[in-house]
Amino acid sequence: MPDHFQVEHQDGGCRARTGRLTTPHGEIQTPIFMPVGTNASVKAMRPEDLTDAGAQIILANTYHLYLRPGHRLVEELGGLHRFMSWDRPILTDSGGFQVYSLTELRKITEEGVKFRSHIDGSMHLLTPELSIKVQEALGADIIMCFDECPPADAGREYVERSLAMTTRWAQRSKDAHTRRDQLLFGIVQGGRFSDLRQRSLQELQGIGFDGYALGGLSVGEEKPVMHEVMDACSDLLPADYPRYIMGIGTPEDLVEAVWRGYDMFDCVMPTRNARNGMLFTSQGRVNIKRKQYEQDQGPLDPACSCYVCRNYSRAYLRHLFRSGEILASMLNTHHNIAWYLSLMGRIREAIRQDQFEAFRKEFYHQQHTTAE
Ligand SMILES: Cc1cccc2c(=O)nc(N)[nH]c12
Repeated sequence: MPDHFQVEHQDGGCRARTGRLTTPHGEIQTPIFMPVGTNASVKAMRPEDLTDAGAQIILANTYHLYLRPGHRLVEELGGLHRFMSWDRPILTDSGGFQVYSLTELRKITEEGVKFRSHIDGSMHLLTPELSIKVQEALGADIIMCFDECPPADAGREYVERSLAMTTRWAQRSKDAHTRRDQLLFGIVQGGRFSDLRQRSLQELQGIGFDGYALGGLSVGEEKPVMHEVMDACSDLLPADYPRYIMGIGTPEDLVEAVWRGYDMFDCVMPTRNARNGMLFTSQGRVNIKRKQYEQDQGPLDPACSCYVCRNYSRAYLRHLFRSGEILASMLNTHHNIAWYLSLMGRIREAIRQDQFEAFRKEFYHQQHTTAE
């Protein structure tokens, strides 16, 4: 059992479990959702709003902070926690995925990924060594290996070659990792091919990491494919280490992944949907701009105890959104993040009561009984 992670309770009826993950900036109760703060900011939320909403850890991105303001500047100013006045844990992604998803001009070589900055067009080479150096300079509590995320429709031959390079990059990431107080997680690739996923995981375990993440999901694959990969890897991932699925997901995805024994998640969905007026509630999704809410005096979600649901009506939230007020993004984001984090709290409690199986059935029913 690693000393930074303990499984606290295994649900008696399924693979769901609660755990405690210890990092330099504090302990995290899992299963956990991590709000995405790409540019050292969870968009439209202040740190105190995040802690008020129950956030234990947030995610930031190497790619963005390396390009702007630069990791050396953040380091000189005391590191990312001080820079953004966030004193709880931070996880940084390693940058390869963002290069792939954000830049037009990029070239993958054994050395690393050459790309043109989406900000000013300058050319850069991001390597495993540089990615780790940036994450160490930022001072994140959990850092990620530099990996390649193959396109969802990539053929077996491409995925096999890509996976072999991701393993070589994982070794180079670990060799470059000097700040041993930071936890370094490996990223399992292999696309939709279960045998390649198994090979990736075996190779990563041979190198040895503080946690294991599933990459290459939520990149456009069909839901059944995502669930197949989750199932195949669930029994392979070492049970006494943290299991993180990157980029997941909808509330239903989170429940399905916890049911399969996963512990950590991140996704832009709650923050991005909030800015588009798509809000999560205990009765399913609410599209706040719809006319039906014009005179609705009630709270966004009667079952939610967040600041927004305690102080504002749906009519007001609709008005703000339609008027393009900045406060719309702030209040919608606060609620969506608070709702996601409250869902994770209810999930942890259901597991502790050995009731997660029942929770999963009831959750699906609730989310799909009310017309939007
Ligand atoms: C953030 C994210 C989402 C989805 C997939 C991935 C991935 O495969 N690799 C990395 N490093 N990050 C990912």
